[in-house]
Amino acid sequence: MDEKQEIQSLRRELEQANYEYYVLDNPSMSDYDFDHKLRRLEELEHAHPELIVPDSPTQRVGGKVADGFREVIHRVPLESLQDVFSAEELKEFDQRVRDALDADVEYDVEPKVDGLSVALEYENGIFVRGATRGDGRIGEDVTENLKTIPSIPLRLPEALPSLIVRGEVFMPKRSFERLNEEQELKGEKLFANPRNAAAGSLRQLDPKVAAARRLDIRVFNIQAASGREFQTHTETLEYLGQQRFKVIPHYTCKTIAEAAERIREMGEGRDAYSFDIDGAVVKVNSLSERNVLGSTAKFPRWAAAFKYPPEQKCSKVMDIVVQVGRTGVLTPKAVVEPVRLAGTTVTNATLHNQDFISEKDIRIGDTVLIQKAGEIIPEIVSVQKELRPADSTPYRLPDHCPVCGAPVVRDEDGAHIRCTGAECPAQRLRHLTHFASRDAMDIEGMGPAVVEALVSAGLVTGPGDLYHLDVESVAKLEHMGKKSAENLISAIETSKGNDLSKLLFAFGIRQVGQKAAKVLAARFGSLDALMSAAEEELTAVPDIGAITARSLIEWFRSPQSSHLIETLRAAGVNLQSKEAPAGDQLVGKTFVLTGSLAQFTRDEAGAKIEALGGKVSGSVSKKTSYVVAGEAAGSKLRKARELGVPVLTEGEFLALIAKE
Ligand SMILES: NC(=O)c1ccc[n+]([C@@H]2O[C@H](COP(=O)([O-])OP(=O)(O)OC[C@H]3O[C@@H](n4cnc5c(N)ncnc54)[C@H](O)[C@@H]3O)[C@@H](O)[C@H]2O)c1
Ligand SMILES: [Zn+2]
Repeated sequence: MDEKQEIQSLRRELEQANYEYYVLDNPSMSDYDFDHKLRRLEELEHAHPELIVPDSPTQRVGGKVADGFREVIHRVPLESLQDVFSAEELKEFDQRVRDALDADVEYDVEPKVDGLSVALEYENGIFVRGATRGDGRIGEDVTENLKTIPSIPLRLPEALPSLIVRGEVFMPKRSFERLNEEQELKGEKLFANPRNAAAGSLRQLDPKVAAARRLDIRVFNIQAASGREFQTHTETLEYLGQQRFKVIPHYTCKTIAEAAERIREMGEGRDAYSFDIDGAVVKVNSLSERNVLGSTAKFPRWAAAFKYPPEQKCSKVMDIVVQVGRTGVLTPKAVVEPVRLAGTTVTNATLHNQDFISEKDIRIGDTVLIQKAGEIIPEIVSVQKELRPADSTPYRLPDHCPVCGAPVVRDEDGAHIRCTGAECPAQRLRHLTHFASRDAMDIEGMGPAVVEALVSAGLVTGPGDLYHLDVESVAKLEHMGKKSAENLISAIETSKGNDLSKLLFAFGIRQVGQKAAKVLAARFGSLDALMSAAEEELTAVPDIGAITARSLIEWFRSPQSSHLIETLRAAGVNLQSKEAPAGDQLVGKTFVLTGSLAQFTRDEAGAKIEALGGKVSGSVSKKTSYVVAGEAAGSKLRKARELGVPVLTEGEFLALIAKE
């Protein structure tokens, strides 16, 4: 990749990451990676200024105002911070500051709270407005949500005409863990980290939701104050404390070496804070010196954010457990000896899939290095092979589903391994929802919520049970009532009469979509005929290839499928096709057409053959069943004679297809 391409690819990646982070509050890239990629892009653009475009991710900070929020123009911009990633870069920052001021400098060091920045506006001591940072100039009005945060004072002891305070809203680690536990129980999406949970909560349109999320704040700056003068940053923080704000912990340091030491200590002690930190902020303490230093277009020259690398720790893999998700995918997880990592106790790490395990050769008993970056579940970075027990063996995912025992298959196009059980309890909800869906059995009123209610009430474990439901027990379900229960039961009853093609699609057999279900039902006429069809008979059907045929055969062979079919049969569900059963006398036969026919065009003749289950090929081989020779047949006829392939005249062909 040349540098121009690298620039483009970085821009694409960063744009996407920005969107996921700021708009969806659901990042897929770790902050550490993001910061490094952005830094790389800056360097490349610096080397090729002609390639800078106004919409490059380097040309902006922060997010957009989401729909549904009023915009707030910040009277004093909420600036970002320059990043430093090492002690070396920290010294360079100090050098730049001292060169510009031509003096020694006192610094203030604070933890960098990993939350989201807000501006709080007070008029005559009353909280009047609060806004998110947005892009630094324009933010979102989240006043009502901010009022639900108990640590934000609504009235200050001293009523200055105007005061704007900047702080970081966060979700305390404990609240975050509780929130995710609740989300999991409710079957809802987990938040990736406290920062995104806080952003998602503060940007709720309904303040009640925000209130339930137990957010907190630490303030770290006075943006503007009328009626008060301050000399140093430390003074402002002390003033804010007197005004009953929760103030960021802060330390004054006489030299950058002292600051570096503080930063190191802070990183090591990060567990003790109630909030996540992703770094430490170093700020010039004197406000007049800050004025001299000023700002670039994006950040102040008087401050820097030292970003800690993602925390890594060693632990031991005690076991590897396999969970089966709703879609039947087997996901392996390492159970590790508990370690404290980035503020939480880690007891397991994601292993993604077999490829990931094999590539890193992760085994039970291994000592592994674990890292927690942006994601909820920590990841194994590497294995310490020298500590591996002598008797360990490579780990392979089971070839049977740990929940239902059915064989597993690997997705054609990916690393996922999936359970094939037609009645697998892990996949119950999805199987039932699909079974009832419009293109399948078309049971009106049986959407995912109803399926879930039926299953959790223990009324249904699989499609067969649907046909034994009664109005009384269904009516007892939440949000149901007698009328809707009656409607549901009658819709289920009606579905018994569906054509075989709908049932076949409803089974959710891999590779068997709606179209394949239709042709199969029409061709074989009944489920029993289809079940006893051999592979060649299946592949002889137009549009059915070898993979589909094998998938069907395997599915029918499975005991869970037979059980499902028998329960449906016993319940009186129709297993026949209503399409006029097509003749099948040509199944497994291949035809080659040559010369011109009197009664049809070659395409018409071909359609006839396919309608009867035969196949048409363009060239003659030993496998050809018949060559149909019309007027002026040439080389194909000769070839047929050479190979001893039967040759039919048009009359003989007509007789063959007319046969019952
Ligand atoms: N993972 C992703 O996909 C993704 C995408 C976009 C952005 N991000 C992350 O979002 C962040 C966006 O960067 P940014 O421009 O907000 O800068 P930043 O987060 O690197 O630093 C500036 C912010 O630090 C905060 N802060 C916390 N404690 C502070 C303190 N004591 N003093 C001063 N400020 C303090 C302020 O809110 C300020 O806005 C980065 O950390 C980046 O990694 C991640
Ligand atoms: Zn299973």
